[in-house]
Amino acid sequence: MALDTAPVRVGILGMGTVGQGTVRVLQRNADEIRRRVGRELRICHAAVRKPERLHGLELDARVSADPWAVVRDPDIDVVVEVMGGIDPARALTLAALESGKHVVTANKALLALHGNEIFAAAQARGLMVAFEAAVAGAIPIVKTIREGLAGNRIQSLMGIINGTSNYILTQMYRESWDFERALAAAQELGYAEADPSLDVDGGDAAHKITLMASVAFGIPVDFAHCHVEGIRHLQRQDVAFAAELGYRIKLLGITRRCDDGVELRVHPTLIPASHLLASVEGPFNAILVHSDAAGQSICYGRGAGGDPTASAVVADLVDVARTMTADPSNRVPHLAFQADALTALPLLPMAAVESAYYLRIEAANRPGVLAQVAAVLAAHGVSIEALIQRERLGAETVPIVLVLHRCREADLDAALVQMAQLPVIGGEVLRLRIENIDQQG
Ligand SMILES: NC(=O)c1ccc[n+]([C@@H]2O[C@H](COP(=O)([O-])OP(=O)(O)OC[C@H]3O[C@@H](n4cnc5c(N)ncnc54)[C@H](O)[C@@H]3O)[C@@H](O)[C@H]2O)c1
Ligand SMILES: N[C@@H](CCO)C(=O)O
Ligand code: NA
Repeated sequence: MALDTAPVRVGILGMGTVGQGTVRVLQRNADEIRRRVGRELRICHAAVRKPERLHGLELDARVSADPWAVVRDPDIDVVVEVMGGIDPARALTLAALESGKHVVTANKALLALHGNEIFAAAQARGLMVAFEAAVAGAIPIVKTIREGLAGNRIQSLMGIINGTSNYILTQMYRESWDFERALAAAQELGYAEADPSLDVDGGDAAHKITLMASVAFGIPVDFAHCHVEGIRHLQRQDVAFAAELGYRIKLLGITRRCDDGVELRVHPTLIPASHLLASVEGPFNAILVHSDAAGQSICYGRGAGGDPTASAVVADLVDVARTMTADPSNRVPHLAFQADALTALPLLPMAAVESAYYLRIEAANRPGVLAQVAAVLAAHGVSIEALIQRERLGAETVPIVLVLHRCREADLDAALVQMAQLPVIGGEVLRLRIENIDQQG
């Protein structure tokens, strides 16, 4: 059978950080890509809202201000959606599929919220929705889980999957920057979402771990049951206390298969300073996968930025180009498992999670406080492993930092409610979870 050598006609929606990166990578590596695919990947039509922001990018394509013009263009084979947001991205994606076009997307928010609908629409028409760029930027983690580890029963995934938060935590630790300064720099560097609260409040990492859980365990996409906490409430003193105790604080996405369901959660987490994940800094991402046959694997790389994300967009375009003529039932399934073989395992509430904990308690600066705190914890079966209590002469309150042994979150919740009623507790009690990674699957 003669191979199709006609160019693959690409339409692109959005020409911001990732869109421009995609154009640059396709242009720079055109020869290399053609040698790999056997045909050219040609951007034929682009939706560009603000052409004045293209910074000299040469775009040899039809340009429309309206993204619908691209989606409705009959001479387009694949639509790349890199404009972000839910509306109109959802309608545009569904319309592209409706008109027989494959879709490559970097939009994790869209897939985490509407993935079931979008994958079903693609499946019904024998089309592909490729989303490597949506999860951990350049790192080929979707491909790794879906294909490279396809022989395994995956037990857990744990990852630093938001470049912006990791950059902020790194700058707080290394340079003693405050939160606002580090966030402004992350935005300037093109790491942050258009709405950076998605980064710092954990939503973006939650979108990504939700998608990874589906690909790892063959479960429908269920963002609504993901527990989400961000890094906004962390202070430089927490980063310093954690370091003193032998830990680093990272915003982790965690999903784990348990006897009675699946844990799915995002929160700032103390991890041992000696673990490989602790040395993942700046905008870099890393995902630790525990699986039965391969054991532990770590994927590491750039999780954000124009060219790194474009690397994944273009790899997906290559995949689509290679398999667009293949029988759809023989392609790699969107969520790694056959669509009719997904299992809706229960997603567990946080109260059922077991963890070790870091507590920072602002308490009255007077004798006997620690004994009262310890008594409340003991009454709920929670025991203390380590503590730091600093003298602050003349201060009304002092921070008490405790490291707690593993316990059920429900027990700690109950202890914290009782602790808040102690007159000696002056303000917030910060609770962070600790993962002693090497001991767990
Ligand atoms: N920046 C990153 O590092 C990164 C990494 C992975 C995934 N993503 C995802 O990629 C997508 C794009 O992110 P980005 O950083 O390039 O954002 P961006 O804000 O830099 O670019 C988005 C572009 O889309 C354009 N746009 C938005 N709505 C439009 C419309 N209705 N019509 C025409 N153009 C429109 C905007 O004008 C802008 O130029 C998002 O879904 C984001 O979550 C970004
Ligand atoms: N805002 C995201 C972009 C990559 O998905 C991050 O900081 O990781
Ligand atoms: Na990726």
